[in-house]
Amino acid sequence: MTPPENVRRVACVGAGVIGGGWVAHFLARGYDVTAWDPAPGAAQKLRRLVDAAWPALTSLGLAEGASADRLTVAATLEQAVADAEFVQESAPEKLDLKRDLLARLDAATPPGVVIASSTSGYPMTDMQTTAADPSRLVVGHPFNPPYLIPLVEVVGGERTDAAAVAWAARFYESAGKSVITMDNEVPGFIANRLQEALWREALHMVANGEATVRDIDLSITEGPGLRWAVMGPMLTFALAGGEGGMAHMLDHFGPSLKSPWTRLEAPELDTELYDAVVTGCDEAAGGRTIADLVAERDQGVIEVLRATGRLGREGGAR
Ligand SMILES: NC(=O)C1=CN([C@@H]2O[C@H](COP(=O)(O)OP(=O)(O)OC[C@H]3O[C@@H](n4cnc5c(N)ncnc54)[C@H](O)[C@@H]3O)[C@@H](O)[C@H]2O)C=CC1
Ligand SMILES: C[N+](C)(C)CC(=O)CC(=O)[O-]
Repeated sequence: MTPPENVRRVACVGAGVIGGGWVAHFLARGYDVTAWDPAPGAAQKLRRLVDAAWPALTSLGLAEGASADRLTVAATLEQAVADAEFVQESAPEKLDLKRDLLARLDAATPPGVVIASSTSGYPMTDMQTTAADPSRLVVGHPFNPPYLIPLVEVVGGERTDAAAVAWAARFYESAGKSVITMDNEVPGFIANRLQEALWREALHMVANGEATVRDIDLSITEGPGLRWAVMGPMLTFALAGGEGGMAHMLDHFGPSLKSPWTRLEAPELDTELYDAVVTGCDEAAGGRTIADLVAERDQGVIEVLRATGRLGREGGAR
């Protein structure tokens, strides 16, 4: 196996929204990228996507030697992966298609090379059923667009070798991503499980005439979304407890978990969950006081406002 930090050649199979985004990301990080997509006109579409992303990637800073010219569009899947040191699969979210494609990729890719799927939620255990060597198949779930959003969720299936999961996590990190590695297959992984809960509630509200689509979007972009770009939902709510932090927040608002705000079942806030959340927030704070976190959050929110064009010349929010 090539050490993850030494990988130079990456294959991207499926070059739509996400596969194309991965291509742009890997090119910007200085890799040679070979792509394959069976759709007519896919090569031109991919080059348009890379061209559109390149100015943003250039302004963020390209890796040494990075060039959009280091993209090769292969005529066949087999040619795309023949010399690959890592493969990212981003084909449509259909279980049978993923199963067949991963088996085909496994047959064509040099032994020992890790193959990752961009799936948004299929457990790898369900996708690796027909591959001859399922041990190198992992999930590497990105966020749209993969060339700007850092997170990748990495998890294996029951028949994946733990070494392949660890290798993939190190590879993504060396390719400039932020990685969460999961020991167990959680349906929807972590971020999509959270997004799905929000999404389900949003659809309930639209369907019931309780909120418009605009209300839903504004409720996030002008509200919690600004904080979430700086601090996750745990530390954000720890600050809702004032100087008492998460412990006071849970004492004060914990009972509202049982209120009918959500259509989802509330978890039992037992001592174990209570302690895990409080301790987790303390650990995440890493020695920063509540006042430090408030200052950090506020500064971050101001920068997000500026970055998203919502700050006037005088510095006030529009
Ligand atoms: N769109 C999104 O926001 C996100 C999507 N994903 C995941 O990424 C994967 C791709 O999704 P999108 O890019 O959104 O879909 P898409 O529809 O934009 O692109 C899929 C591409 O796969 C190609 N394709 C069709 N059959 C194929 C085959 N047999 N082998 C290889 N390629 C084939 C299509 O021609 C198309 O270009 C899915 O697994 C999806 O769940 C993950 C994160 C976010
Ligand atoms: C809509 N989606 C489920 C495909 C979204 C994702 O999987 C991740 C993202 O980009 O939000």
